[in-house]
Amino acid sequence: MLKSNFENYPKGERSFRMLVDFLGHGIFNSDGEEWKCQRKQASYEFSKRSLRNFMVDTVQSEIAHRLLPLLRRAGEKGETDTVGDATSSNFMRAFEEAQNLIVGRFMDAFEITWRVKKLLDIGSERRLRELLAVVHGILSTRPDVEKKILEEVRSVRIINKNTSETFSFDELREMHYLHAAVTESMRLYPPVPMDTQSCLEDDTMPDGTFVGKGWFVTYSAYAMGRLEDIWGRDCNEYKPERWLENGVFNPESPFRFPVFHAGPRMCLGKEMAYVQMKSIVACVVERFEIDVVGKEKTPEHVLSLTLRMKGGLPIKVKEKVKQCC
Ligand code: HEM
Repeated sequence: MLKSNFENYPKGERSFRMLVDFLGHGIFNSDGEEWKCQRKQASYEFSKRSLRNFMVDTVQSEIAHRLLPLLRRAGEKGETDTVGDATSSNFMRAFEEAQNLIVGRFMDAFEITWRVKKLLDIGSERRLRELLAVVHGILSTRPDVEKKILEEVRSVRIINKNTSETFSFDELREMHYLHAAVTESMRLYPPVPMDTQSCLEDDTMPDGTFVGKGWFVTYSAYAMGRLEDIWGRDCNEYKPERWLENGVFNPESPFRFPVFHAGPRMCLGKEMAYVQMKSIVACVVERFEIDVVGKEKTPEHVLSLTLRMKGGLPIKVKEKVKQCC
């Protein structure tokens, strides 16, 4: 579906109509020539060194000037803060509710239902329209993992004689354990938990499953991340080590680990996403003790176009005492 018979599984007209007022005609919501043209342009832009540098500079600046001061203030106040709370800004609130309503469209048995609601501007469709007007914005509870990340971050800092608050692109690349820890988090909690394509012509999957013309075909990265056949008997355990071979990160095929999708439409921002995630974890873990409030319970999930924690993750932050060298 994602590679050998890619042409037979576009996003499709029906999916396009459901998403167009949210995503427009952009790369995420187009097929055929319209997609090819945007993909070519974007691939070129994404591979440019200037974009990579811009990204690293932006991430470093955001961490040094916004994130770390914010955590420092939270630490001084000693109050509970919530990360990943979608209700914390107008943009996030609107984005959250809009994607839930879009998922509602996929669930309607008859396309006509949501189209009529939209035409009459009533119910969930009215709410979606209002929200779209507004939209157009890891920390594990495993001290052993945190300790290993910290050791790696400190050793990279020492080897590179880095005295700044953040890390360079090349320094982040040296952090294999952190890369494994972040990847393992996404195996169990993929940010895009499901992905749907449409079937153009009748087809039969390699395992003999029939797929009819016009059907939606959805794969679940969430379910695949927990399959014993792929990950073994410890598939439900959080184990960064499964990604390491002699201390070096060993990637899995994207067709077995489709967190960034696979095939010709694979995510273009994967490398940038890792820069952001690794920079944030490295800088935060180095300077702060993070205590997850209520860690006995796994946070409730919100399954939508993206996977999130219901109400965010309440944490208490304490700045570590600076180590003298
Ligand atoms: C952890 C973070 C991320 C995850 C898990 C992720 C995952 C995905 C997935 C599953 C798709 C396929 C979606 C679809 O079928 O429509 C995708 C597509 C894409 N992603 Fe990401 N992504 C992440 C971050 C980023 C970032 C930071 C950027 C840009 C800076 C980005 C740019 C793109 C683009 C342009 C596409 C469209 C590719 C195409 O349709 O040809 N992503 N991503």
